[in-house]
Amino acid sequence: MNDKLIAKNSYWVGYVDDRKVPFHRLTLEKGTTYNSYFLDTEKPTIIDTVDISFGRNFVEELKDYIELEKIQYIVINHVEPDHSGGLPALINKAKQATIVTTELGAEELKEMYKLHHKKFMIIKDGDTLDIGGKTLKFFETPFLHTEETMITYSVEDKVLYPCDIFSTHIATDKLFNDLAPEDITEDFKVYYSLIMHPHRPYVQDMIEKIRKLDIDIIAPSHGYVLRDKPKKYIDLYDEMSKPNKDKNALILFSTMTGNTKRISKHIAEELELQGIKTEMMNIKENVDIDDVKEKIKSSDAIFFGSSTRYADMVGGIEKVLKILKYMNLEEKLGIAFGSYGWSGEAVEVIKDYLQDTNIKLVDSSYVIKTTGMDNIKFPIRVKFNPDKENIEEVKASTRVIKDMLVS
Ligand SMILES: Cc1cc2nc3c(=O)[nH]c(=O)nc-3n(C[C@H](O)[C@H](O)[C@H](O)COP(=O)(O)O)c2cc1C
Repeated sequence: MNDKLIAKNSYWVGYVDDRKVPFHRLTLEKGTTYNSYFLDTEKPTIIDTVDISFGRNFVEELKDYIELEKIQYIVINHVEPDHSGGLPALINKAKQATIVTTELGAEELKEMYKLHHKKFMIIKDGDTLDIGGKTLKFFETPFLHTEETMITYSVEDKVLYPCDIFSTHIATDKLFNDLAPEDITEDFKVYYSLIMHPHRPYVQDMIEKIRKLDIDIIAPSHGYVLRDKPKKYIDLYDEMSKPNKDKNALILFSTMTGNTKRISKHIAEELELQGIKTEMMNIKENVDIDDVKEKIKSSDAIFFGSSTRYADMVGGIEKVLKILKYMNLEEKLGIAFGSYGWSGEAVEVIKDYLQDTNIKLVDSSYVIKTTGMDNIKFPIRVKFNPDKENIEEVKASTRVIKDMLVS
């Protein structure tokens, strides 16, 4: 038991998975661990659990540490089943326990494991919980790496339990980073790029919150507990998630009555607000193609907009779209948008043109695959003149582009 002690009365009670683990369209060649922690205080508390496949095993092993009925709190920092998967088996035995999580976390757990009748404590950013001998402080860390996520800080021990954040995928029973047989920095960085980097603006928000804490140990949910130089790992996240400035956007649009121009203005405003230099061009029939070509070459994100007129595009935008497949647009983002009345074919045709080039076409599928967000709409389609709600949606979509640009 003592070799699992990570701080006073705080034990690692996780599971070492030394298979080649399938995970997020990858195979984790070095396996992984699912780190759960038991805080043996007056109100015994579990922080996160293990993968759903090992839930029963987890509960059995936990009996060596505590009579399960005595557990008072189960903190779920992150709902994904590789961390919350032991919850159904655990809560079945720990009958009086309260599940401590964010509002969205509670909603998702109830649905996922049919826990509607269980006790929940909803956490807001900065809330604390006295577990009798230790104080836990919670911070919401949305999108690290899914929307409901939070992290837990044990105040007296100076231990941060950040779940997926600061993890590494390595199966190890050595527990601490200073006992690792080789330097883990590369594995740590690979994990960051795969799981956290798509959400880097949120990484910066998280760092701002934890910089104020005095942290001796970082106890994440995969891989080693970082007791040797924890600050080094925070600095690495900081460095890797810093915005890359000096990006340009170009908005090319064709319009009949100005509605698509209005959408363009909202996109431009939002991009400028986020520090991205943006140019708007109304593409008429007599467009100077060479001029547009040069502008495309020097832009990092290009928005192509048109309203729909008799199921087709308007103005000169098609002339621009036709030259794209002869250009190298490999590192650029392409976004289709436009106003329409009832069917909006123009936006779809723009999308078809972009698909025929090597530009990174930002559609809903691309956004889900790169960020995990399923509530952001691409292409940007607005019925007639954009109203307040449309403007908000346009701005939310634009912010996603900004996040992609500042990588
Ligand atoms: C002559 C004409 C034809 C139109 N045809 C279509 C159409 O086929 N499908 C559609 O969704 N909207 C159609 N619309 C609606 C426009 O796309 C809509 O009014 C849009 O807001 C115009 O945007 P704009 O001001 O940027 O041109 C048509 C409008 C006009 C005036």
